[in-house]
Order: sequence, then C-alpha cells, then structure tokens
Amino acid sequence: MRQHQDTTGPSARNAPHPLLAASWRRCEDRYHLVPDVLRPILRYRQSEIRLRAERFADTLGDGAGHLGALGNAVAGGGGALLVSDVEQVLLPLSSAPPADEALVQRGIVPGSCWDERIAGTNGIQMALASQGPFTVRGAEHFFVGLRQFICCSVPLLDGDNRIIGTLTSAAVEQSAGAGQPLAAVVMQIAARRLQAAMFRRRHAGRIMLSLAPLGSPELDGAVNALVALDETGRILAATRRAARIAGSQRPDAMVGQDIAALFGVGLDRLLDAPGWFARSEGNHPSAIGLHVTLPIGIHAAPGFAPRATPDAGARMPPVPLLPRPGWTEAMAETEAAFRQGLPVLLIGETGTGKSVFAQTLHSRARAPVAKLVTIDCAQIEPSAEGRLRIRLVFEHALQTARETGAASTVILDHLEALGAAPQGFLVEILAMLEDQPETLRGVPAPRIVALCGRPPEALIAAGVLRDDLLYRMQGTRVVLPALREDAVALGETLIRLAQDAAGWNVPIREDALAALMAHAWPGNLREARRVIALACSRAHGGPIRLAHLPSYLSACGASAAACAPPEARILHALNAAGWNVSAAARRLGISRATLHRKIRRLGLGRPGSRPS
Ligand SMILES: Nc1ncnc2c1ncn2[C@@H]1O[C@H](COP(=O)(O)OP(=O)(O)OP(=O)(O)O)[C@@H](O)[C@H]1O
Repeated sequence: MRQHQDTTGPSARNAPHPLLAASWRRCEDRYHLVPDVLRPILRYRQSEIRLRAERFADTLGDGAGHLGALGNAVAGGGGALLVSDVEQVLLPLSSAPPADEALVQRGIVPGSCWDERIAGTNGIQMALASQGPFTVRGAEHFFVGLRQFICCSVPLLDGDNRIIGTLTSAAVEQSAGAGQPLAAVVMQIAARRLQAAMFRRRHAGRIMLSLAPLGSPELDGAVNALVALDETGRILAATRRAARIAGSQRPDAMVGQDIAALFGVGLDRLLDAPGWFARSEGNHPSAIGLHVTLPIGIHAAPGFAPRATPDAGARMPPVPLLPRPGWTEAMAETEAAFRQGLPVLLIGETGTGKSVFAQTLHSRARAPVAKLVTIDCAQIEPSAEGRLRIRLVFEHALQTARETGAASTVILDHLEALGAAPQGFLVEILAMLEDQPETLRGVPAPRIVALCGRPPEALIAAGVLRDDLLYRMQGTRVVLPALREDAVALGETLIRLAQDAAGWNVPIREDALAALMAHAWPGNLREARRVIALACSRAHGGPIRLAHLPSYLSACGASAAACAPPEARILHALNAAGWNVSAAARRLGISRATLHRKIRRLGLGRPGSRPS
C-alpha cells in the first residue's frame, strides 16, 4: 500500500468498517489513485445533466417536489443535500445552494460523478456498495481534498425495490458538529418516504398493507414497509423493508402468498379493525402491527379493474325504447339536475325500466367519454368484502373521471336490498364526496343514480333503509309507473311490443287483448316483452290469439274479454283497422265523430316514433 501525506487511510489503521477498507484497497491497487494529488473531476455536460435529472424526477413523481424542502432543511443544519442517480452523478434536484463554498471548490456540484474509480472512497459510492445508509467521515475519504467533509448517504429505492440513486447530506466536518447524526436519520426517513410514495404510485388502486415492527426503537421505521394486495388478500408486491419485517428473505418470495397464511390474519379481519392490528403470535417471533388502507384516494391506477362490478358502459339498452307515460317530461327534468351533479333517485316496481331510464340519462349527459359503473346492491355482502366492493367501484369511477376529465356515473341498483353495514359505509363515501370536495383534488365527483324497487319512505319505516342515506341520494326523484296503472299506456305498449316482435303491424285479437289488459303485470315491461315475444313466436307471423298467450293469461281470457276496459276495446279496434278511424268506428258500432271524441278524451294516439 502506498503511503500518503496527511493521515493514512482506514486500511492502514485498522479500518473501522471492512467495506471502507476494501474501497481504499481498490482505489490504490486497482485504480492506482493517489490520495494527495488533486482529485480528478469528471463532470457531465449540461444537456446530459438535464436529461438525467428529468428521468430521475419522473421516477420520483410527486416526491421530486419535496426535495427542495428537504434541501432547505439540510442547509438549515449547516449541510447540503446532494441527490445522485444510480451512476453516482449529482443532479440539480435540490434547489438549496450548498451551505459552504468549500463544496463548490471541491467540485461537489451538479453533474459531477462520484464513481469510486475517479472520485475515490466517498459516501455516495459507499451507500450504493453497502446498499444501506453509510457515513464517510473526514479522513475516511480517499482523496485528501475531501477530508474536510462528512457525508451521510442513503440509497434510494423505487417502487420496484430497484436502487435509483442516493440522498446525501454533505457538510464540512468541523462545522457540522452535533447536527450530523441527525442528518443521517433525516436522510433515511426521506429515502423511506420517497420510496413509499413511489411504491404507492406503482400500485395505485390496490389495497395497501402497512407493516410495523411493534416496539421498534426506530423513528418512522415502518413508513416504507408496504405490501400491495389484491381483493382476496393475495400479495402482489412488497417493499424490501416489508419483507424484512415479515421475516421473508426477499420481497419476491412474498408475492402470491395469502396474508392470512403469512400473518395468521385475513383481509376481512383487518378491514374490520379500526386502526393498527397487533399481530404477536404465529410464525413470527417479533410482534408486528398491520394496517390496511383501501384505495379510495384519487390515484392513477394502471391496470386496475374492480371485481364483480360489471361496467354497463355508456351503451343504450339493446332494445328499441318504447314511449313510457311521463317519461319525456321526467327525463327533461332529471337531466338538468343530473348535469348539475345532483343525485337522482328512481323508484318503481321491478321491470318498470329504472335501469333503462338511468342508462338513457347517462348516455344523454353529453359526455361520451364518461364511464358508467353499476353496483348491484343485492349482491353486496354485509361483510367487509361488500364494503370493499363498494369502495373499489367508487375508486374505479374516480380513476376514469381523472383520466377522461368527465364525471363517471355510478348506478346503485336495487338499493332496497343493501344491508345495514354497507349502507353506513355508502353514507360515509357520499358524505366524503359531498362534504369534502377538496379531497377530490379537481377530479369531477361521480354522479349518483339510485334505483329503488319500493317507496323509500316505506323502507325507512320498516327499518330497512337509513334515512340519512335517502337524503344523500335524492337530489331529484322520479317514480316510474307500473304498467297496470295506466290502461291506455298498457294497451299502446302491448301493441308496440307486438309490432317490434313480429316486424309488422300484427293485429291482437280482441279476446287476447282483453286477457292482456286484465293482467296485473307484476313483472311490468320485462314480463310484457317476454309474453309478447312468446305469443308472436307461437302465432308464426299471424294475428295474436288467446291460445298464443301463456296459460296463466289465456285461462282468464274469456271472462276478461267481457269486462275489458273500453279503452282496450277502442285500442284494439283502431289497431285492427290500421288506425283508420272510420273503419274502427264501424267495428265498434259507433260514429266516426264519437270515436274521435273518445280518442281525444283517452289521449290515445297511433304508436309514435321511437325516442332517440
Ligand atoms: N322504455 C323501454 N322501452 C323498451 N323496453 C323497456 C323500456 N324500459 C324497460 N324495458 C324493458 O324492460 C326490462 C326491464 O327494464 P329495467 O331493467 O330497466 O327495469 P328495472 O326497473 O331496473 O327492473 P329491476 O328493478 O328488476 O332491475 C328491460 O330489459 C327492457 O327489456
């Protein structure tokens, strides 16, 4: 080993750290560096530095913004924050100027390269070599010119646990004094926080499990001990720190495992725990705290797709729309409220067209890119799993709103079937969206359309529906009438359905129409569509007769014909006569003028053109 003036290096005086000694040996024996000559400085061109800095800032994401504040904090303690990439090139990412001109004089400036082969033993290179925090003090630097400094460096890991660079607090050793140990801690915390942010961004939209070694003396020790999970509790990714706390060799070894198997506690239980869940038994000798965060925040979520939340898309229903009584007026009124972002409550028996109405509302909202997602409340379990599903749907809606800039529509179908616990949870989400719009950070809030099969007041009285949920949901309300409530509309609908199914103006014989008109239609439009389709197929293209109807309708045909409401008979006559009023009047045995009067009084009209 070469002797040099000033002091001898660590290897010559029983190096305090074997890695330091090894570095010194390489510098002398392999790279033939001489400590007491001027350190050769390799400095990159401005254009190259800018490129490197941009790439690095992209990887850091939001974290890059925090480096300025960190730089100021380090400068306040008498040091300078140095940020290097993985090739040990200093980047101009910390806006704070170096605290001491000495750093500049020694070439510690953006673009300078701290590769050991040129710069000798130094903090940046030691942190990368040891893959952990490393402080190189004064005489431990290889080059004499650097021995006035103390450098605390930590490697910086990204969301995939790859080392992307280092953070260093550099200061003149004499003036750094007592502040320097603190600087080392600050660097570690900053690196952990930056990695946590990168990991969260990398796995945005995923359930995040945080781990903490309970009783750990470390300050802020668990901030980057993160595990990304799928909805079943299977591990998708983990940070190195999480793997260490979980007692796993490597993060990769955790991937695919179920947290229930690994920690002895399932996702459901963790979701029900209000805060940190202490895990002190099982395979792990030391106690671990576990905490789950659901992805309700507004994140970009690459590849995220919520489970069991079929996306109805902005499609119109695949059936030709029939005019429904009051529909046009209700649609006009509701559309205005809907565009303003007010929630819409649609009430009606099964099959009255609530979903069709909601989808029409969405597709007419003049935002073709907006997303439509549906939660079928009848399928939401009262467990934590159900809660999770609701959250995922809202997360998905917010994510697409963020990507497209257009508010998504969330349809809550079969609201009456939602259990008490998920109702409470829904209230929380709606309250957050409504009362804390700042949490959305400019992303348009989802528009809510709730569909309810029974009058909500009756549900509240029966203790089935929470009143605060109802009030959160009814910005405007529309009641879709049952088919039986309006005889004229029923007759017109049946005739239109028959025309659509047969493909021509197919007549419905009087006894068949009477039986159809006498039926209560508990399944409303859904049932009517099915019955008419069956009748048309049985009629083989000819007129629909009583015998073509399902038996539960044809059985009461004869008696029904006798007591068929007058409007049904008039409608039938008009239909049979192809809406020729004179011919229909003759069939009915009344005058043309009388028929005209009746048509006006009953508000009858030839089945009109289909709504667009
Ligand atoms: N205006 C319409 N024109 C034509 N068909 C319609 C119309 N409205 C509803 N339908 C038919 O009725 C069926 C039921 O409609 P929809 O699913 O919207 O009813 P709903 O009130 O949401 O029923 P549920 O409460 O059972 O989910 C649809 O599949 C469609 O075939």
